Amino acid sequence: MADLEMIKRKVGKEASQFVESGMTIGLGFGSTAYWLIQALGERVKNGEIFYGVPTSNQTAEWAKEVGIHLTDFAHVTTLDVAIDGADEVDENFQLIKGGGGALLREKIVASAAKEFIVIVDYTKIVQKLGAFPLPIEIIPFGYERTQKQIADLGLHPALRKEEEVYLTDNGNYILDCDGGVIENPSELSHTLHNIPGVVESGLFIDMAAKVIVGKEDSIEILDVKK
Ligand SMILES: O=C[C@H](O)[C@H](O)[C@H](O)COP(=O)(O)O
Repeated sequence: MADLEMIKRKVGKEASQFVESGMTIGLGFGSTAYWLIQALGERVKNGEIFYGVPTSNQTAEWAKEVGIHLTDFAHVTTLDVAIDGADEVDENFQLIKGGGGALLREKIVASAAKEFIVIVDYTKIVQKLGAFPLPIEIIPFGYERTQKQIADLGLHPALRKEEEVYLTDNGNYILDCDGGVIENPSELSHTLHNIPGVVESGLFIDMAAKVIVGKEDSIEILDVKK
């Protein structure tokens, strides 16, 4: 297994220590969250029970495969904990998420949790956000105008495409915005929310309670002071 993948695996396992049998967990998406789900799956084999609210269709598949019971907001309104990866974490623990396109459900799930734990490898730690293009989920209707309004902010939005235009699990589009360093993430988050057609941005402001960082030969657990 490549080194970085090994680090992600260790971080996923480390995060699983914050989960107790019987808890309802917000299950993130991405290559790091995958390892959390695998670690919980090992405990399911030993008789522990977990209830998960998945943040993507793929997460739901992974969780089912390892025996985590899936639940949803029709049955729970508060989650014991949510654990998810991130694309960037800055010095104030603000995040960019959404590289995998799941940012909207991830934000809903994280905000429903008593504690939101972020799991990353050391390559995600930055002083200021912005080297990773900021994903913004937008409604397909009128997207050209929404994109123009975001371009007017100097954010250089590019419509995410695979073979076709990329669609989120919610049937929306993603703009990946390569606007360079984000000096004031909180202000930008507010500005974006005021644009009609923007559903959500990948800026997660003041949401993380803990950040678990995997390094070459150690793991650091950072408690975010509120
Ligand atoms: O939409 C995707 C999510 O925000 C992921 O948590 C994020 O992209 C980090 O993923 P990974 O752990 O694969 O780097």
